[in-house]
Amino acid sequence: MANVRLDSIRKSFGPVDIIHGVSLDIASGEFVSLLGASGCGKTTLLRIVAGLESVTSGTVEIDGRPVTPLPPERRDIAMMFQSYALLPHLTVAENVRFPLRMRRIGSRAEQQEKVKAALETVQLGHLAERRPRQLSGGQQQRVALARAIVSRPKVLLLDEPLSNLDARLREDMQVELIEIHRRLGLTTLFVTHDQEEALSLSDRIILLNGGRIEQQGTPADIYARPASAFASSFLGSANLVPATVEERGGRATAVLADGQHLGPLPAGTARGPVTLALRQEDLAVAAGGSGGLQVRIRTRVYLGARIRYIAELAGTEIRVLTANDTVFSGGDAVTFAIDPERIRVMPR
Ligand SMILES: Nc1ncnc2c1ncn2[C@@H]1O[C@H](COP(=O)(O)OP(=O)(O)OP(=O)(O)O)[C@@H](O)[C@H]1O
Repeated sequence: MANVRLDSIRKSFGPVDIIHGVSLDIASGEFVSLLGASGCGKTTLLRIVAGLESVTSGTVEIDGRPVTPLPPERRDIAMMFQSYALLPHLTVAENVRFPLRMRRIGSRAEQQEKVKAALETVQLGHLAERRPRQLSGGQQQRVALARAIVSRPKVLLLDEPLSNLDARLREDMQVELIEIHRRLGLTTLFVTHDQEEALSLSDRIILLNGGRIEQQGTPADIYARPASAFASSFLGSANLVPATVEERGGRATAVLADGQHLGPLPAGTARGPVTLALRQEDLAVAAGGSGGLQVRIRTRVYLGARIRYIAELAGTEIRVLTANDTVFSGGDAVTFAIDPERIRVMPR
């Protein structure tokens, strides 16, 4: 186990700046996710930690040791990618043993012990003699994970390792990753564009936007208190609705473009033009149809356990997530209520 420190990392590809001075500390044993949209630089940062990519400026330290110019094999890290490329002519056990052989770690008997332990960790001990093509996609993914952890690296780097799996397998592997991380306590840096995956797996989330850190914090923190309109819309898929905060009866009230108002907002909310972040799951059908926001339904999307409505609120398209027993259809006017405490108000 080791801590990882990035200090003022910048990276350009030719004339294009991709990473604009990223500094971050990952504690020993911590599970940290780099979360962000496609192209924001997640993979580039991970490859910089791995030593697969050089930096334009800045430093990387692993366990207090500067490693910036060192090649990957001298960093004591292991990496697992979305495409996990097992060697087809080797058995599962031989695939997992491969990095130990390449790096001449231990005797043959010691290597076999380690392989056995790694395969048991991912619950594949019984398939050690199979070839990769005789395994399902999920099993192959686990072999790749066993191969990544077999040498007990100081740092484990995972680049969207679950994105090739179907939804059900993906959930199983998420649980497995959490348990393996708890058992081995490996310092882990995990790249994903999937907010739910980041929220469920991480001790801490680093939200990246255009090669910069937008916000970082625990999942609960970052979900409950997104610091910007970008963070709000990325985490929890909030609706962003323009409004103006005015004084009404001595209280801060948000007035929407069509004159509807919401409030009172918490005391201390700044007056003036704002963006309101209203989470899809925080809008509830108002009992008796009064005292809420008038919304015009456009489309109903059945999701099984829930229903998503695409709707219009004061000229802005919004999404609302309800239980699966609502029955609105296109054109309906519906009143939704929201707890003012759950509204994020951001100056515009
Ligand atoms: N070797 C390279 N040469 C030139 N540009 C590159 C290179 N590698 C990455 N880029 C560019 O850097 C930017 C960031 O890429 P990166 O792969 O880090 O993003 P990402 O956040 O991981 O996205 P994704 O989720 O799509 O993989 C992109 O605009 C990409 O086109």
